[in-house]
Amino acid sequence: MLLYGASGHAKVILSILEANGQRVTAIFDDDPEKKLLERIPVIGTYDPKHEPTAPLIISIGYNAVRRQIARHIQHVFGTAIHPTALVDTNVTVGEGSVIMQGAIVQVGTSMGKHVIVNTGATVDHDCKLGDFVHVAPGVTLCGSVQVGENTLIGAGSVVAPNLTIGADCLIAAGSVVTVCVPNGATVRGNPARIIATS
Ligand SMILES: CC(=O)SCCNC(=O)CCNC(=O)[C@H](O)C(C)(C)COP(=O)(O)OP(=O)(O)OC[C@H]1O[C@@H](n2cnc3c(N)ncnc32)[C@H](O)[C@@H]1OP(=O)(O)O
Repeated sequence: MLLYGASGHAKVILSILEANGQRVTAIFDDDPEKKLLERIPVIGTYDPKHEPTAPLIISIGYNAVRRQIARHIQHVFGTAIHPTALVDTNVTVGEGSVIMQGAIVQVGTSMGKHVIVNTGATVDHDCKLGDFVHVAPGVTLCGSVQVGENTLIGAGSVVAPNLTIGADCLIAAGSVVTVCVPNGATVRGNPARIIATS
């Protein structure tokens, strides 16, 4: 397995892969100063010829950057699911996606590509997470919530059942979302209110 991005997020993904007995042989990173992460060599900018058949995960938490990098990757994408995560057998997990320690993903949920379900987050039944969504640590998505591409659901937020959160949204940490959120909105508070739109 290869990673792209020698970040704190990468350290968590390394820990997941290690728990699953999978070996990471190298990490790409555009910062030439980075040489080593957790004893794994950091080998510079992306090279499609480096171990071309190895699967790769983009280990960058920031959705827009993950999306931009994904466009020019030629390796196949892997996934990483920690053994302490409870993922129902009737869940689809798109390529490049990761599910961290202690997360719960319930029956009928579909996760797009390069999605992050972070530490201890709960994604309940029949949710739909678009590509490049990040569900941050400790979030609760109730049943049948839809989340559009690139959206960050900030740490500890709660989203009530059957709501649609648009694409490119930022749900501030600790928000309680009780109504649908349009594309590009930043919301915060309890109940969450729109404070900006893009
Ligand atoms: C493993 C990991 O770490 S995964 C990381 C996941 N990341 C997250 O969950 C972070 C989500 N980000 C946030 O919640 C941020 O606070 C943001 C993006 C909403 C705001 O960030 P900034 O734009 O830098 O806002 P800033 O810190 O300058 O605060 C501006 C105002 O908003 C308030 N504010 C900031 N965040 C929040 C919040 N989550 N809820 C309510 N109010 C907030 C501040 O108190 C401040 O209020 P004031 O103007 O009355 O003093």
